[in-house]
Formats: sequence, C-alpha cells, structure tokens
Amino acid sequence: MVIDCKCFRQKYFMTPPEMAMTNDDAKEANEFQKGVRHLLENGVRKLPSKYVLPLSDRPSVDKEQPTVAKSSLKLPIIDFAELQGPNRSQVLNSLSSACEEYGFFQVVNHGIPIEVIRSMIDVSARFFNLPYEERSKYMSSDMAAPVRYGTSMNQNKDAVFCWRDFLKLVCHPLSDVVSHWPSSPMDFRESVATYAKETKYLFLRIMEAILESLGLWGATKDDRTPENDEILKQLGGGSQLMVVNCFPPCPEPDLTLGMPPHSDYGFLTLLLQDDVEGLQIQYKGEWITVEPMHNSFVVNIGDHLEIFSNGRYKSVLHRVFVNPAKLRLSVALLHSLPFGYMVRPSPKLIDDANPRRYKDTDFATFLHYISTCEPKKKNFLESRKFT
Ligand SMILES: O=C(O)CCC(=O)C(=O)O
Ligand SMILES: [Fe+2]
Repeated sequence: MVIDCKCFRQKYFMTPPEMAMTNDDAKEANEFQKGVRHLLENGVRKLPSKYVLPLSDRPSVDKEQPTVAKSSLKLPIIDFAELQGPNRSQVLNSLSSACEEYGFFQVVNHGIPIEVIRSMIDVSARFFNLPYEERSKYMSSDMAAPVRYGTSMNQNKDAVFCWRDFLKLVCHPLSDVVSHWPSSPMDFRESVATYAKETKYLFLRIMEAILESLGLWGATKDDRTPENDEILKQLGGGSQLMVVNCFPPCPEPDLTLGMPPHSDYGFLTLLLQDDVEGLQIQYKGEWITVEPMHNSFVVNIGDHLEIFSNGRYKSVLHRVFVNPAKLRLSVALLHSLPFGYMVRPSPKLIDDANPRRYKDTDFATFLHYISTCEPKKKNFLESRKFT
C-alpha cells in the first residue's frame, strides 16, 4: 500500500498525540502492522500515539540522565567451565541461590565459539536490514508457523504497540524446519542452525545442573531417577523457539517500551544481547538494568520451570527499554518440553512442608492463552496456583 507519508505523519506523529483513530484512519493504521523499522524507513521522526504508554507503565528514568535507567545490576555469574570441574558443588550452590533470588543468571566460559555467536548477531542485523518486501515475506498470523516476522508483542491484539520488530523461528526438529527459514541473507540458515544446535547443548547441560541443584539428578547413574532421566530426554527432544528481537532507535524512548513486563513460558531462556543495554528485571519491587557482558549468556527461569520446581525457582518479570541513538539486537532461545506434554511439579519437591502449589498445566492451553491475550504479566501462572 502506498501511503501519503506527510498526511500519515500529521495524523499520528504529533507529540503527545491524543487523537482518537477514526474508521477512515484504519487503513493507514495498518502501517503500524508493518513494524517499527518500516515506520523509520518512511521518515517517521516522532513517536506515534499507538506506542505511547499510559503514564504508570512508562519506564521511569533518571531525570539527570534521561533514558538511562536508575539502578543497574551485575547478575550472579555461573562459570560453565568450572561447573564441569572439581568445584561443581560450589557452582551448584551459586546456581541455586541465583535461581531462587533473581530467577536470572549470567553464564560465562560457555564453550560456544565466539565466531558462532558473532555470526548469529551479524546475520540477524543483515536480516533486519533487508528491504521491507523481503522481510515481510515471513509475516504470518499463524502462531504455529515455523517462521514468523512481526512487530510489538501480539500485533493483532495489543492496544498499545511496543517498539520492537521480531523474527520467530521454530528450531525443532531442525531438519524439518530449516527449509522454511529465510533464504536471505544467503548464510542465514547455516549460521542460525549452528547457533541453535550449540545453544541446545548448553541448555541441556545447564538443565542437568539445575536438576542436580534441586536434588533431582546426580553425577552418577545411581543418583538419577527414571523420572528425571525422562525429563531430560524429553527436554532434549523438546521445543526450541528462537526469537530474534530488533529494537530500533526510538525518538521518544521515555514514553514507550521495547517489550512490556512479561515472563517467558518455557523451562529456560538463553538470551544473547549485543552491547546495548535494554534488559531490565524486576528485583525487590524495582526495575533493575542488566548490564551487557561480553561473550556471555543471560539465562532465565521460565514459567514451566517455576511450576516444575513447585515454586522454588522463580520465573521473573522482565522488560526492555529503548534508547534514542542505538539499534539493539537480542536473540532469545526458549526451551521446553515437547508440545502436548503436561507440565507439573516434580513429585520429589512436594511434601508436607512444601505442598503442591500448581495445577497440571497443559502446554497447548498455555500457548493458546499467550497467543490470544494481551500480555497480562503473570496472570496465567497465577491462575495455575492453588490458592
Ligand atoms: O531483549 C531482551 O533483552 C529480552 C528479550 C526477551 O525478554 C524475550 O525475547 O522474551
Ligand atoms: Fe522474555
């Protein structure tokens, strides 16, 4: 659709624009569906009303240094190489405290070659630099599509949009899905598939450590119950969804967010962020910025692991703020059990002192909920709790 940019801008890009949208405007409003990069490519220089959050939901910023969040945090660091060595039990203690207190930690010495990581970021940047016509080939409203390009969180439902474009790629089973992924840039499929395989391996090793820290799994065969062997096996063949996030520079970052507060649905998310800050986690009732750390992964507990651990490990709310100058890229890999599997607290973590806190949760219902509702913070997880 060709739009009259000047007219479009006049209607939607006043600051702060309080204008209500009329039916006549609906056609032009479809432009928002094309994403944030598209708006910028069409010369938009002010924040459209569609992206302006109510006052109470805006990122609070330090008045002295606008757009820089107040407090920042170095997450607990888990040295993956050390986890494999003689100090494993000490690292497991740190891991357990991090999962209980923050629901987040940072993994260093992870063993994934730096070239694999660089290629992932580089090929993502080149994908988002492709002309809109090329990117938009992958737009789809089918939540189960192996590839989906889109914007905001749920562009069919969100009343206020967030300042984010994304590419979602189903990564399991790799051999079935790769041929559906973008064929441009030319090296896209190869770089992403290598990255997905390496990350899956790391995820499984971290999951073993997490199960061990919960007293459910051990270094020798004798310490492993068939139930937990089975969980690891299922996670090995389970879902892996890649979300490549692109947060372009934003003309008025104090009025909007790149991603609103949410928790991730799976067991663990392995997040790669470039060197631009943006991630904030909720800690003791405040939003704290996670400082990017070179060559590391941010790992967070998802809703399914909170349920599986019967509430011992926390799936914590996080959000993304944007900035006026720099484009930010992040790659989140969400891992869980196979679709159709029931998620429930491990029986070993239920006793008189720790009664069962969550109902059985069917994965399909879970995904249906997140695909049909506006992000409502942790309501779904709350609804799975026994009161
Ligand atoms: O970009 C980030 O730092 C966070 C991304 C995220 O939370 C997600 O994709 O679920
Ligand atoms: Fe997330």
